[in-house]
Amino acid sequence: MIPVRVEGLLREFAEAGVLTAADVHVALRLARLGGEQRETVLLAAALAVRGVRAGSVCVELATVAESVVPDEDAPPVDLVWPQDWTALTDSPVVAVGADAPWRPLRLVDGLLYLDRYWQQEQLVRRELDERAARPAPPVDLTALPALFDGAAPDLQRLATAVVAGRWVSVITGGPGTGKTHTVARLLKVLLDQPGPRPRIALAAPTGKAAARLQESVLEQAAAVGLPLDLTASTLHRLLGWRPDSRSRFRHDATNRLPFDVVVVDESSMVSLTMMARLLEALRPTTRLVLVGDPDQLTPVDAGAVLSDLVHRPAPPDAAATVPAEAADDGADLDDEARRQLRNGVVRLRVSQRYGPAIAGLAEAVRTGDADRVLDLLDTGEGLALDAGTGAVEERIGTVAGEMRAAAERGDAAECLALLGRHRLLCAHRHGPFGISAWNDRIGRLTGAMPGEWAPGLPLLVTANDHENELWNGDTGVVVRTPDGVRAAFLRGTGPDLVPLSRLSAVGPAHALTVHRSQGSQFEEVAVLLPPASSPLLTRELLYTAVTRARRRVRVVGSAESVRAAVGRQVVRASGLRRASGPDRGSGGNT
Ligand SMILES: Nc1ncnc2c1ncn2[C@@H]1O[C@H](COP(=O)(O)OP(=O)(O)OP(=O)(O)O)[C@@H](O)[C@H]1O
Repeated sequence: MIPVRVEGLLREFAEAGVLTAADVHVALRLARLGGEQRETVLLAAALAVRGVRAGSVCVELATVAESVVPDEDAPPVDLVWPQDWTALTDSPVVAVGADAPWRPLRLVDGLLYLDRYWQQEQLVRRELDERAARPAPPVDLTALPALFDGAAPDLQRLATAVVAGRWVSVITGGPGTGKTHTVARLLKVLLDQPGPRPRIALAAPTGKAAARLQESVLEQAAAVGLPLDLTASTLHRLLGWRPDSRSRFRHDATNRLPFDVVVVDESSMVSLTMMARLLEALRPTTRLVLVGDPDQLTPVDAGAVLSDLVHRPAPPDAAATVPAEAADDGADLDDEARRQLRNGVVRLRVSQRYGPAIAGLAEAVRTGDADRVLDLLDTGEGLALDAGTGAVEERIGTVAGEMRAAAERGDAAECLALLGRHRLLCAHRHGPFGISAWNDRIGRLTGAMPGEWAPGLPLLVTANDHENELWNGDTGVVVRTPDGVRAAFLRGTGPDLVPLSRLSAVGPAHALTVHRSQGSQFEEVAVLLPPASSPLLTRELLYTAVTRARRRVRVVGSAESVRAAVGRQVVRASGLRRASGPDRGSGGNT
């Protein structure tokens, strides 16, 4: 509820669905404490709060009017945005420039921050720039030919050589491009250097991603000759939970992590706050390797650090050298890839997990080529664009029928295999295009009673469950067994059966949100697009959705929705993408 006494710009922007009552409350509190009453400043403060809620670290005042997408449900109104924000420069609640003493808001280079996020961004920038400027000690790379044989240019070999020679680096690429394959070989190179064995930590933002990372590294261990005691944990666990705080950890600048190498997988999901906590807890001589796909959906919390790192200009003093052992591997790189290399970023390109049609579709989405996307959906092998839901319902019905039959037979292994066969992905949770409605609808298609946990029902774990060793995002299937109905989950190589009564946080998984599907792949994926006006329809959403498929992608929606998705990139305001310069490090203009 917007307080009754709120008037003027704040009320107008709240009624238009741009601001929530919480944004307004925080802005009013800030203003009261600082003795500020001018409504342009109050509006800017509320927009800064809103920015963080929407995932941005700050608000870019010059472009905020274009970048704000009002709530879907709000009545359409023509908002008149302030053209002049100069009131901010002499406000008692705004620190102006990088060096000004603390105030709750900070304005630097036209970006307005809640000061907490400015401090975190500065920490991340400082730590990364310092690491980028210092070359790591020379590494003996004579093992490279044995780890990556072949005469053709090999980006994995290049990545290994570049990352081995830096304190901080990024390995990016879509699903199945060999990021973990490369990390395993990098670890081998580092482990085989003379001297004491380096202490290695493997981590990921979620329990599920950490479990996957550990599994993939161990799969490679025998082939590469890695020790079998490498374990992966969540970033929270690596940094050490503290019962008294959600955002502070046992390891910090005063109690650093005892590792020589830290590898973070799925780092596109790491927020600015988490990255700041990690960087301050690392010793200056810890190699940090960030692994992930910056084109996927960004974290729920503010900041998209991986994407910022990939897109930021290289610092002027960045170590730019590619070791001689991999000099030929970069021969085919274009200018953009070479700029990224100077930032310690290597993008792997060839996926081993999907064929050329899906690879082409993913690339067309990634590069924003809507005509090509529509052409490929029309003509590409295994690709389709359907205006109606008939074909997808038929396909879902067939797979659900096979699942139900296998579940009634008690064939848990077959059920788990079928779980990877086909999945419906939605942008929304609620409404006609959301997973709730579609889970009900598919349940009815399969003949299940509403709310019934019938054999064949796919399940989604919705919170970490340490007792059953299940992670938020894990999926399983209800199966009939001689002991009664059980939930089957994949554990190691075989199914594990858990009584339904022991599960606390699970729901149906016929349909998943695209957000939820990150980190998983399916043989076939159907992507249900909402109307073009939905603010959730973005390039990152469509890219994430289509790259979940190995063999077939069916997009359900209009060509207009496809164009809207490809054309709309998630805009997350952040100063990290800008060059480090004197005006960001010391003093600043507005
Ligand atoms: N150069 C290579 N030679 C042979 N097999 C490879 C090579 N690179 C990757 N692979 C294989 O391709 C598959 C995908 O590789 P990997 O798991 O490393 O990809 P990824 O980028 O980490 O994928 P994801 O992000 O989906 O986890 C694995 O089975 C891996 O062994």
